[in-house]
Amino acid sequence: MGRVEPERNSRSPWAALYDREEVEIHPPTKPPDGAIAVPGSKSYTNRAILISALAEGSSILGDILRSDDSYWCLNALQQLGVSLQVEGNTVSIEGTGGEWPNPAGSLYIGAAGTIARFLPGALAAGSRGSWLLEGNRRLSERPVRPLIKALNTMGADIRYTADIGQLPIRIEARGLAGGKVTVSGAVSSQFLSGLLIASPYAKQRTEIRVADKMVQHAYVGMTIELMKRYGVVVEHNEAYDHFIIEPERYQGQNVQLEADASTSCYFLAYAALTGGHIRITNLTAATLQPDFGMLKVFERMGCKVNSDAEGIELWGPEMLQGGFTISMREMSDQTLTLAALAPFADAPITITDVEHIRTHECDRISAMCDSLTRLGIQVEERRDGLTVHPGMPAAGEALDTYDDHRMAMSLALIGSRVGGLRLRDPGCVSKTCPSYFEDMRKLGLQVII
Ligand SMILES: O=C(O)C1=C[C@@H](OP(=O)(O)O)[C@@H](O)[C@H](O)C1
Ligand SMILES: C=C(OP(=O)(O)O)C(=O)O
Repeated sequence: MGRVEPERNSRSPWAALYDREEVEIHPPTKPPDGAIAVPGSKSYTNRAILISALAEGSSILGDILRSDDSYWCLNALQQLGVSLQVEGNTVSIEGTGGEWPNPAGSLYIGAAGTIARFLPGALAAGSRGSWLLEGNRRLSERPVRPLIKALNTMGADIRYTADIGQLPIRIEARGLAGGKVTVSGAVSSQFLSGLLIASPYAKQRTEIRVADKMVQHAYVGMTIELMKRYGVVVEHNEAYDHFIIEPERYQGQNVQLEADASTSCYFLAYAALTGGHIRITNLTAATLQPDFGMLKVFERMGCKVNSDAEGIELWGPEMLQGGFTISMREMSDQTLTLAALAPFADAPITITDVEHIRTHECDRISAMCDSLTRLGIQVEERRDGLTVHPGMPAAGEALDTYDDHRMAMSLALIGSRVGGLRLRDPGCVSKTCPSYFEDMRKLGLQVII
């Protein structure tokens, strides 16, 4: 893969390290033994913000994530005329009942896949308005076609203004009829979540079928759980491929959001790599977030994990265990974390079933294979995954982070074992965790910015 120039105008006022060219990382002087309260869940934050804006009545959301993705979500709603107030990590939102006060304009949503997939249906469901929805360069390459096709089948009027199947799109609000609709989930579960969030605002009952084998089912469970918190019940089968939603209105709520399980895993992985101990003080096994499943993978690699009523913690082993093949299809955001741990295991690790992550913030399979190869690690790249062989990475030239927060956060973990690891554009972590390098520094990782 060629070098990816960061698109810094998609960073928000909530971003950190905005114009820092590089970060240099060195291992901690002793194994970490610490605790951290991890920032809020991106997935719950953006779902809750949007559902609160659609709701009747007001909502207060506590412990939101303050990052680029949530900033662009709030900003888009403000452009739409939604009245909202942010104070620290709390946001108050006056619901619109589904009619957007500002009926025209351009909405810029940075690099946020969740907004690209959740907002079109919520806009199309209103009875008036015409908006252009635009994202950054990478978001404009990421797929939206199955979602737009399904929404147009439900009576929406959404058109591509540049390339077919991609942002930007023009949305003419004229209401959603409802009815029977089929959607693909093979490249993203977010298409289905976006349809589900909008469906209660259709004029008639909506019946959704998933046409193929969906990825990351748990995110759909999170969507349904949150819709229920706001008073809308989704009927569905156990396989999550058939859903019925009756016309209904969300009712404003006060919701305390969970910590981000995906972000938590980087801190746990840091303990796993260094033989240290890290406790996450604000996430428990009660979460529906799929990346909590990484705890089992850490255990399989020889870590000791404990989960109690308040938090989770991990103790790293003397030597990480490899020698297994694992499907990461249902928690694929953790593919990169596992790939960064893998060189330090005692035998190769093969990750399968994640072809869809080639359409995430970058082609993640190719980017990780390229980065590990540059560090002197033997890897085999396959269409749907990779194999990483044991080896000691050698820090050399600064590594690209591909304008991808998870590439940066995962590669940084390698610096907990390898002195002088340099990463370009550390600020890209701001998509979901602007405080990442500062948090890691507090836990003993030597970070030179
Ligand atoms: O619904 C969500 O909040 C998400 C769904 C997943 O995306 P895909 O289903 O597109 O892989 C996940 O990777 C992303 O970080 C968040
Ligand atoms: C795939 C991701 O994000 P998005 O919400 O943009 O799809 C991610 O955070 O790893």
